[in-house]
Amino acid sequence: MAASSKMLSELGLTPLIGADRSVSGLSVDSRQVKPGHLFAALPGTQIHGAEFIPYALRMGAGAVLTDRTGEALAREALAGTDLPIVITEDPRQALAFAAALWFGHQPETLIAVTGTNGKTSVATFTRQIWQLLGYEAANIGTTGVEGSYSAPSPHTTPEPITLHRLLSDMAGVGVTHAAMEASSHGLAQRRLDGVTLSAAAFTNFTQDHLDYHASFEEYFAAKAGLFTRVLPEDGAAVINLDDPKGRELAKYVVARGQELIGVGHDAECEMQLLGQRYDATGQDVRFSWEGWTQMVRLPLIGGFQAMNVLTAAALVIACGAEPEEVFATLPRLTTVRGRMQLAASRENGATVFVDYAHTPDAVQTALKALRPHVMGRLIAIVGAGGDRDATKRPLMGKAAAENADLVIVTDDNPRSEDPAVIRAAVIEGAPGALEVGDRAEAILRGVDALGPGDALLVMGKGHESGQIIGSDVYPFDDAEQASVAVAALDGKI
Ligand SMILES: CC(=O)N[C@H]1[C@@H](OP(=O)(O)OP(=O)(O)OC[C@H]2O[C@@H](n3ccc(=O)[nH]c3=O)[C@H](O)[C@@H]2O)O[C@H](CO)[C@@H](O)[C@@H]1O[C@H](C)C(=O)N[C@@H](C)C(=O)N[C@H](CCC(=O)O)C(=O)O
Ligand SMILES: Nc1ncnc2c1ncn2[C@@H]1O[C@H](COP(=O)(O)OP(=O)(O)OP(=O)(O)O)[C@@H](O)[C@H]1O
Ligand SMILES: N[C@H](CCC[C@H](N)C(=O)O)C(=O)O
Ligand SMILES: [Mg+2]
Repeated sequence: MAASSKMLSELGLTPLIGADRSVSGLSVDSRQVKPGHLFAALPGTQIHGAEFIPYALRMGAGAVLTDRTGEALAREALAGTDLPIVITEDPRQALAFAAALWFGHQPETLIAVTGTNGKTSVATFTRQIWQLLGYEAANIGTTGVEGSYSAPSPHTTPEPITLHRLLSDMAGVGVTHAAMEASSHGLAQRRLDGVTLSAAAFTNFTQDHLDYHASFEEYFAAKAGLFTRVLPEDGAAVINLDDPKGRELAKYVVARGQELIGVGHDAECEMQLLGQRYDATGQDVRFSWEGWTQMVRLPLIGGFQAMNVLTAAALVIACGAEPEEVFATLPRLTTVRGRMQLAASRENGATVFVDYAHTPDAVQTALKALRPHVMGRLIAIVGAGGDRDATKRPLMGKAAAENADLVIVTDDNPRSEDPAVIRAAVIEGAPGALEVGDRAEAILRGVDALGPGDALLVMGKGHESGQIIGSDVYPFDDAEQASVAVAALDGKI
């Protein structure tokens, strides 16, 4: 923790019961409480954190933060002590603000990206552009913390205490620019309410996470919170106006008086995508910025990457960089790990790509995006994760069947579920698919099927380094397996 103690009032908290006093740190989990900590007893998906107040007190908690639902349990547990109880309507938000005040420092320029797909890509390109412009910059998200500062991150959007510790450490070693992913879980749980954003972006909105959010509306409302709640009124909003949900968001943005930067194909967009031409190693992109037309070469596979790159460029411009300098960096951008990444090439010229498509829309987008770069057949490897939204499985199979010439259905992190049941659900949408449960074997079979000019797209795991079976994680890397398969089949090993 940054400071050794702070008064509750210095953390923006006013006790309802008891007096203001100093606390020695913050915890959300009773098991992590240290003597003198403020224990945030949060409403959970399984249980209310207030149930753990007696445990937190045994661990030495010096104050409790909770909501109206937790109040009675808090009063009961703290009866006979002089420890303060803070009651707020939204204790997750209060915790986020308190964590920001506890750690005190953030990189000067912070942006956040939300959307169903493209968050990691946009955050990574934003960081790459900043670095190419000479700034100390990092991105925080699904692939960890990368750039001028590296660290693992178990969450796409870290929890407030972890997040603000990280932001403060980054600022402490000179990182001035950071790009974060705002997951819908993170937004719904107010994880980034304490960050001071200069700009925020919206990539797109399609099906995902209906295991966590009660409905599409609730899922969208979580994402909209980035603009309606987290981004300040003087912040800039970079929004994909090709997406109808982006247009809905744009209305909120205008109503709040935030600067709106539209990205998309329509002439009304400040950043307008005019055309793309694809070849085996990348694409040429024609676009215009506020009416000024440009052509750039992007060494990136996949039409959607142009939208991601233009969104990143708009974010960097919104944060104050010169457009001309920003556009000059674009030909030097590099593939985001595990996103349309060229993993291996066969002697016959066939290629193997690895991509993190794990939603029906992403499977369709990824396959459609690869097609114009490929002269021969397109082979798809697809699977769906266990303990995740089960309704997306047949839809992912269908998207693969509709957009590839051959589909192989395999396992992708079955977790606690029976992998055969998950595969069967995927195959419901792809009746002609080949079923190969073992992922290494599926990749070998896919690579073996590649003729001259064909391409294989291995989807679902991207940068992941393990296969989760039950509660065990077995080392597994799609790109590495693809290289091994190519070497074995081309007689190199
Ligand atoms: C589903 C989900 O997001 N859960 C988060 C949520 O936990 P919960 O509501 O389920 O908690 P709960 O088990 O009901 O417990 C309630 C409260 O009691 C506390 N507790 C619990 C047990 C105990 O002994 N003592 C104690 O104090 C818990 O810390 C919690 O605050 O609140 C907790 C505390 O804030 C989070 O740690 C937890 O994230 C878990 C670890 C998680 O895995 N989240 C994933 C799904 C997630 O956030 N993923 C997104 C990306 C998704 C994507 O795009 O694919 C991410 O940003 O990474
Ligand atoms: N702009 C886009 N439009 C549609 N699909 C995209 C777009 N960008 C990326 N994708 C697809 O989504 C996959 C995941 O991309 P990325 O990791 O950037 O998204 P994400 O939003 O960070 O995902 P996650 O929710 O897992 O954090 C990619 O591998 C690609 O298939
Ligand atoms: N961060 C997402 C991506 C999962 C990708 C896929 N490999 C899976 O395990 O479903 C999740 O945990 O739902
Ligand atoms: Mg991500």
